[in-house]
Amino acid sequence: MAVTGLRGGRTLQLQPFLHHHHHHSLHSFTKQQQQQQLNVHSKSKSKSKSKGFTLFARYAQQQAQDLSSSSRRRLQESIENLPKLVEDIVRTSINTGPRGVLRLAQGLQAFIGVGQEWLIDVSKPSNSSAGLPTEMQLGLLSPFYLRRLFERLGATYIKLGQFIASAPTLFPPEYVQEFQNCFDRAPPIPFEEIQSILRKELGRPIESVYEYVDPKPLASASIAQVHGARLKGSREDVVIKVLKPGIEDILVADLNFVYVVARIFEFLNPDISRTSLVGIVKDIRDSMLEEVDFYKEAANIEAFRRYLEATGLTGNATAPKVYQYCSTRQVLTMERLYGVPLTDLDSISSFVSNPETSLITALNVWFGSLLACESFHADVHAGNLWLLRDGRIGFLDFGIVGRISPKTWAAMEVFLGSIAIEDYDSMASSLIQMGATNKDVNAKAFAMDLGKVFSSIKDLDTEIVVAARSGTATNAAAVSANVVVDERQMNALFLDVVRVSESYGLKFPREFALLLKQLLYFDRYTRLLAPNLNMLQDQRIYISSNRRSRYRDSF
Ligand SMILES: Nc1ncnc2c1ncn2[C@@H]1O[C@H](COP(=O)(O)OP(=O)(O)OP(=O)(O)O)[C@@H](O)[C@H]1O
Repeated sequence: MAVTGLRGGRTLQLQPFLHHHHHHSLHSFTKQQQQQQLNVHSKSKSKSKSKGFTLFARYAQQQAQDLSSSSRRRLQESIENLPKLVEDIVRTSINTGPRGVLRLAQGLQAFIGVGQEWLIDVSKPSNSSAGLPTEMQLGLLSPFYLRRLFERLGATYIKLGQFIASAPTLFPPEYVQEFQNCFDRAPPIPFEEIQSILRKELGRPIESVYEYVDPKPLASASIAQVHGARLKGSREDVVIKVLKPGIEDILVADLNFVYVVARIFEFLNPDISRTSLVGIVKDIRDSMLEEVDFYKEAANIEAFRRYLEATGLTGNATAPKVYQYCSTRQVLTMERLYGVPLTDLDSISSFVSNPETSLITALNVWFGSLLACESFHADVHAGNLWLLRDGRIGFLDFGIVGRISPKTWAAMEVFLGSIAIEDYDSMASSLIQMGATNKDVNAKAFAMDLGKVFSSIKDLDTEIVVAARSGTATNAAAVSANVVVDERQMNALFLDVVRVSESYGLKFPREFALLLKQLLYFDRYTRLLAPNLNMLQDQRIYISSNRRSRYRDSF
């Protein structure tokens, strides 16, 4: 997406794309950007070869050689910041404690494992004659092996991998591409271990609570494992989500490690601090630590259920009922829902006659929750948004939620409305309202730059439409392929909007990013289920606050 003249040399803060799960979009680059990224990449590679204090010494030396006053000032700043950095690192290490050592051992194990994979691949006969293919020359740092390593290292690194996949402006394209495949699948914990966790957490025999627990897990991700079960007494079908043992220790150790690396990196590259790498790491840390407390998840689910009840929407949508008496911080027992992801076109058409109606329901329920519910579901990827057998929409997995202030939402509405009618002045003013800044923003120039972003996207749009027409986009697979392309566009569009905004000194609240991310998911569902629907303009979709204020009155 060649949007030229708008880059302003700033990199953006990418919270919009932090919380990725399975579906990621790609963003294409200008040649210049790619080159920049490759440069950054090779620079950091050469740095990583030096070790420990030589690194600092070399840095200082380099700085001293360069006599320009700005770099002298920078060096001065770095030296002043050094005690703070050391203090921070020491404090973080103490906080990590022995789990750091254990984790280091596990890390080495993962490293050796992937190293062996690499060795086996390298010694394949096909590689011996013509030398190593370029993608293998980097060894374990090449995209493929690095992804494998991240997958072995587990939760934290999988999230980081998914972050890389969604941050094309910060990482080289080969990595962004490869990390699209960074899946959150983990080998299941043996059932005996699950049983002993259940016994310990519930404080009584498993048989006294459940009539039956399926030993074969429904799902096993890096943080939790889900088993189907049936309650004793009421005989209701439930699922039990069990937090994997030791996961909190691993997260704390890993995130502290990543934090220290980010701090050092930022210290060595003061320019990087503007992208607030440390801020990003802190954000990942906070959201991940929230995800390992099922009391929080249960509270989020219940808030959502209260919202549905208060607004009379229980016939249209639901979230699994939580069984408090058999739920703890590490175990969540909830009603079992039966349905299919909103992207499963074939099954959806067998459940309902008009998928469009289901989509409109999902949109209205979600938009409605933005203000009328204490929190909104901030991870509506297809695995978490189902069409249930009874025709209702099921919302699953409330591990990540966001909260939005009425003021931010009011500005957001104006922003969304302005996209629909291509009104760049009101787009600029709504963004200025949302973004915190102490500078005076030139709204006219800002609006013009936004206009440029959108017109370059529109050019591309026509190309794609033409390409799609020439093909036979009739079956589900072809439709999905087109959706992926469209999705990349949307992602690119939002990235560009954020980038342009940041070049005017605007900083957005985390909610803004979370919201945009969800809109991208909904955009995907719209393209699949109701290609002719305009999500932001359709009369049947209530984005505007009128209706929601009515909801609120009923509380
Ligand atoms: N209430 C439920 N009814 C039926 N299936 C469920 C329910 N809750 C979870 N599952 C199944 O377990 C899977 C994982 O659950 P959940 O999304 O809550 O866990 P997670 O570890 O946060 O996964 P992810 O990161 O993929 O979203 C779901 O995709 C779904 O298949």
